[in-house]
This record gives sequence, C-alpha cells and structure tokens, in this order.
Amino acid sequence: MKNQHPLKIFILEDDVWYGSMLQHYLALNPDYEVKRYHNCKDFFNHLHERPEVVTLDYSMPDMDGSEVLKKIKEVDPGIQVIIISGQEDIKTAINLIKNGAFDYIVKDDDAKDRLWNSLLHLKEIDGLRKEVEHLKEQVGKKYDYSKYLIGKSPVFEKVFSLIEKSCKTNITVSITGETGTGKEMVARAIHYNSDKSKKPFVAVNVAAIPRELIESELFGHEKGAFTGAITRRIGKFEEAHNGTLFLDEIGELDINLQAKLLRVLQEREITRVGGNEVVPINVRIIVATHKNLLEEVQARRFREDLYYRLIGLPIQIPPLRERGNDIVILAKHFMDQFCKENNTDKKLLSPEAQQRLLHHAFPGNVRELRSVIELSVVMADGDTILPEHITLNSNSSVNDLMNKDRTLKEFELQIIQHYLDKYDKDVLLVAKKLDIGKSTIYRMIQAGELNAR
Ligand SMILES: Nc1ncnc2c1ncn2[C@@H]1O[C@H](COP(=O)(O)OP(=O)(O)OP(=O)(O)O)[C@@H](O)[C@H]1O
Repeated sequence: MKNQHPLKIFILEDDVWYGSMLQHYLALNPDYEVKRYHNCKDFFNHLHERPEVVTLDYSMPDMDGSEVLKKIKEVDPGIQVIIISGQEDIKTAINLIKNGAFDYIVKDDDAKDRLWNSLLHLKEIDGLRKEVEHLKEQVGKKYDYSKYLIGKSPVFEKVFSLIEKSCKTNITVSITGETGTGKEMVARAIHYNSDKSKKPFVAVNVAAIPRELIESELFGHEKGAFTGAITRRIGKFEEAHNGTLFLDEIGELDINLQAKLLRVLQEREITRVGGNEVVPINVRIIVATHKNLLEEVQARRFREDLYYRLIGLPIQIPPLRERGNDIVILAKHFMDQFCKENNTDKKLLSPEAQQRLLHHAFPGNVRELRSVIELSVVMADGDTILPEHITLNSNSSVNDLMNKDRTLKEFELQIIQHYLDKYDKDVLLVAKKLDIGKSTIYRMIQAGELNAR
C-alpha cells in the first residue's frame, strides 16, 4: 500500500444493491475514497488507478474469485484484497489467504461491520509497516556524527578530520583522552560511518572485567574449560566478526594477555579458552586509553610490539578545558536535550553562568559538564540558568588551580584562600596547617588579597 490519503478502495461486486450499500457505508469515513465496479472487465480497465484496497465478491459471474485475486497481485502485490463471499468455506478462505488475500468475510448481517474493522486493522498494519521501513531507512542512513558529537573549536575540528580519515579505511585507530572526553563516541562515529556500519560494534571495557575473566570474555571458552563454564560461549572477537571491536582502557590489559592479543591480531584467528578449534576472525580494532601508552611502554607495563601494532591512526581528544567555547556550545546542547527529554520549556544560559562554566577545569570533561548542566536545569525555576544554579564539583578546585597559568603569588593566595574557606576562616589553624606565619596571612587579609569574612 502507498502512503496516500484518502485510502483508495475499489469495490468489485455484481450485486448492485449490495455494492451500493457497501459503497455508501464505507464512504461515511472521510478518509476513504470508494469506487464501485459491477464486472471484472470494467474493474481491470481501471486497475491502473492503483487502489490500495479491493473488496472482492468471490463469485463474480465473469471470472473466478481466485483468478481475480491472482491477476490483481500480478499487477501490484501491494494492493490489499478483502474477499467477500456468499458462503463460509474455510478451505477456500485459507487458500485465498495463502495466496495473498488480506481477509475473508462472509456476506451476512455483520459483513459491513467486519469489513469496516478489517480496513481499520489493515491501516494499522500498514502504519506499522511504514514505521519499520522508516526505521530501516534511518539505520541504513549514514550516522551523521556531527549532530551528536558536538564541538566547533579548532582542536576538536582536528578530531573530526581524523574521524573522517579513519572512516575511509579499516586502519586500526587508537584514541587517547582523559576520562569523559568522548572516546567511545568517537569510536562509534568511526564504526557507523565505515563500510562495516551494518555489522556489529562491540565495546569491551578492559578495566571493568576481572583479570581472570578477560581472556574468556575476549576469546570465548568451550564447555568445561574452567569451573563455571557450563556451556560454550563465544567471545567478543567472534561477536564482532566483520564489524568493529572497541577495546576501551587497553592500557589496563594484563601483560600476559597482551602477548595473546598480539598473536590474535597478527594471525587474525582465535582459539577459545579450553578449545583447539582455530576460528578465523575479521574485525576492525579501535582502542582507547586515558593513559600515555608510550610512557607505559617505557615503564615496561605495556609491550612495545603490541603498542606498534595498535597505534595505527592516533586520535588525541583534547580535554574539555582546552576546547574554549565548546564548553558553552555543549552546555546549551545538553540543556536542550534535557529539557526535551523531560518535556519542559527550553532554558537560556545567562552570560554570567557561561563565565562560571568557562572558568571551571572540568576534570571529568564532557561527562561532568553534562551532569552539572542537568542539575542546573533542575535547580533553575525560571527560564534562565544563573550562576547560582550551577553546582561545580569542589574536588576539582585543585585541578582548577593547576590548569590555569598563574604567578606563584596567585597560586599562593588561592591555596591560602582555599584553606581559609575550608577551616571557617580560622587564621591560626590555617597558618599551622600550611606551616606559614599567621602574620603573613593577616597582612594579606589587610591588603584585601584574601577574604576572611
Ligand atoms: N563531543 C561530544 N558531544 C556530545 N556529547 C559528548 C561529547 N563527548 C562526550 N559526550 C558525552 O559525554 C559522555 C562521555 O562520553 P564517552 O563515554 O564517549 O567518553 P569516554 O572518553 O569514552 O569516557 P571514559 O572512557 O572515561 O568512560 C557521554 O554521555 C557522551 O554522550
């Protein structure tokens, strides 16, 4: 059926009275456009008008009902045919349905109501079918990462350009960046824009799996391979066959398993734990880590040969605090998203609130920003988010401190102020804690460099 309104219905009925009764009845629905034919010849002459539904009297004098059904389906299998028959004949009805009829209705007192319901049912099914088609189309479409992966700063533009390069080949990609910078999002963006997009994307967080289980998690195991292995289980490599395997926190991989992983990558085949069968695998590898892998190599915690095998195309995601105005762009994006999800009106971000965000170091990066924003939307009663609605994680003040260029004197003041705030402006206690003279602190307070009230 085509997506057209009104629904075009042809009635093929040799009984003039019955046909006109059906036409009159169905035309009560303004969504239906109904035409009526008394004989098959006339009907087929108009079939090029492509009705979406045909109600077919099974016993037409000039052609057998099954024949009519067959011919209609030959012209357009999308035309739905509802058979209306003078007799209740289950065998015929089943055959007709097998041959593509949508429904079989017996001509009795309830026939017109059943026809009405059948049409409603048909429309409902058609709606679902269209929805499925639409969803399929969406999945088939290229995942437009620029809509989800937000960032306009020059440093982030560089990330975009590397993503694009990664999509064109199956080169191994190694993503580095602090926690919450979007490493997994970048990995997904690469997969869904590569020629493997219709195959699985399998993510494994190496750090989250206990050391003794990681081998079977990656390579699978045979039944009885170890206590608790009650069935055979395929591993993530096999699960990701023909697709992409994303190994997050690769820097945490046990040194013994590093050797095994290297072998698998070189030989492109795996052997399940406790098994002998060699299983060929074809997967694209993307790894991520928040560590500096080269430093790990130098410290002999990461195998050098594996490092060179995995480095491929490196993508370094800059921390949020180095992305300038991206903080504001992302904040607005998360505000809109949160308001939409919670069915509330959109809010504005006041310039002062923007400044407050821009001066924060965000050690938890985008993930931290997102939760800060969600809370601020909840805290703001009006339509604008003000600085007082923004709760920043105080644990980050040390990071804040270290991530800005300051003079030693400025650092000194900030540290003393932090202690004063922490110890209720108790100068004597702060002097003791920091091992400096109390008069130094009093002098700074008098000079207005510190706030002790
Ligand atoms: N550029 C971005 N645009 C929109 N959302 C982002 C962006 N970067 C990260 N996010 C969001 O931040 C959160 C963290 O992202 P993600 O899990 O990809 O980071 P990660 O670096 O893999 O984190 P970790 O490895 O520390 O768990 C997610 O909710 C993600 O949707």
